[in-house]
Amino acid sequence: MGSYALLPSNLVEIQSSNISGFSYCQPEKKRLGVGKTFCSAAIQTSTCDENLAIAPSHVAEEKIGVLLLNLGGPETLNDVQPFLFNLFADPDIIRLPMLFRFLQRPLAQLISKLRAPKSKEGYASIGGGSPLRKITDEQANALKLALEAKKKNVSVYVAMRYWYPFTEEAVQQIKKDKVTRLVVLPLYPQFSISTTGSSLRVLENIFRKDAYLSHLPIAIIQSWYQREGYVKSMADLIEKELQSFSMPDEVMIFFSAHGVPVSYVENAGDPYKDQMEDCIFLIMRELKSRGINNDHTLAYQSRVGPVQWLKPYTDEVLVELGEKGVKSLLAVPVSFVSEHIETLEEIDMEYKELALESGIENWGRVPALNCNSSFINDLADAVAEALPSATAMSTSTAEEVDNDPVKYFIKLFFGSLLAFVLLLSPKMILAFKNSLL
Ligand SMILES: C=CC1=C(C)c2cc3[nH]c(cc4nc(cc5[nH]c(cc1n2)c(C)c5CCC(=O)O)C(CCC(=O)O)=C4C)c(C)c3C=C
Ligand SMILES: [Fe+2]
Repeated sequence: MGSYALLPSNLVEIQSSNISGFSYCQPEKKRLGVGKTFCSAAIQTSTCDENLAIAPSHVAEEKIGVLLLNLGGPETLNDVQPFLFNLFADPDIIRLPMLFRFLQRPLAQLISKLRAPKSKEGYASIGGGSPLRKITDEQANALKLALEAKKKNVSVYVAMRYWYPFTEEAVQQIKKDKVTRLVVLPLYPQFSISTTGSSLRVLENIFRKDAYLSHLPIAIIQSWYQREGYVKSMADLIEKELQSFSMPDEVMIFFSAHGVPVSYVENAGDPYKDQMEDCIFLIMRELKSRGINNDHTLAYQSRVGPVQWLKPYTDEVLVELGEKGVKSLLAVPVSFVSEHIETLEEIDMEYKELALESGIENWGRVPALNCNSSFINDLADAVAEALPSATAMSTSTAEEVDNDPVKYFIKLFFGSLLAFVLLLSPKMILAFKNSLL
């Protein structure tokens, strides 16, 4: 791990994790109070080899980059199916057992084709595409300006996981610009294997194979929901929106987070649910400190497919609250910081209609943070604080990895196994499809 000596003393205690292959830090599950969590990427420091001659840390002029990680979204209705293909082809989104990984792409083809009509309807109703790229670009510009105001001259890059600009493009640009130190900032406040974890896995694969990148000092801010600036910005938005109700004290604050399958949390150790609950605790504590003591609840939205997702489900809770006589409700999207299809269509249209049908009379929704200035300013602080802990990923070059005899035999073994499994594939594919449809 990198050194934390220069970091503020109110850090959440950290422990090492390796969900994506990069190693970075996870806040410990127990609550330790509001703090700031970040840490550097993995991290054996360099021994001398010929690559150090081109290692970025040895370049005289410092060039700092900030890489924003985000999901990406289809910009037109024609993009929807290929976007969905990219999403479902991600082994961090559909987690098949190793033996069935060869089915990932055919399965992604099938599911994306089946899902596309419903998804297209949703995107059509919000103007024919996702606003994510535009908003993320605006956030990138705002962050650059906020860092300039702190006397930090940086280039900010956007890396989307499932649509343009893809991670590979952003990384190519970073290389072209000869960046010498990089802070990686996922635009997800809470960590999930399916979001930040997936993007970090892609990054790690790119970095591992490239001599320049594997020697580039980087710091990864793996989750930041616990930062005071974020918590206060969310509380500001909620406090302001409550004032639009005629009886603000009577309003139920309804946090709605994007769900993940239960197996992520229970079998794969995804910290997402714990972090989400902690996040809500911190926001409510901040509101209480301002004398706002409304009831609140947390539910999970946007489930896809036949598996169990985190409960309670947003749609079911809305109906229950209506039945219980709740009359005023303020929806707070909490897992994402831009407006997107799940705020603009799912919450503003579907859930609003369901809530009103269920007896809730007064409905409100907190806007996404987007380019909110105190939020962007806090992200800029997070970047500035993370910079000193930037450390290079590894010392070994792509060739060294390829020449490693142990890795070579592991590859050979799994390659043979895969070839064997492929011989049986028509039967297996059929059985698997039947179980999913
Ligand atoms: C923290 C945020 C998110 C988590 C966790 C997450 C997990 C997750 N998502 C899917 C499936 C889909 N997600 C889709 C869109 C989408 N997802 C997020 C965020 C998280 N996803 C965002 C911001 C967006 C919207 C992008 C946009 O275009 O505005 C979609 C496509 C839309 C649709 O058809 O509903 C799918 C599908 C899974 C399976 C998953 C966890 C395993
Ligand atoms: Fe999603």
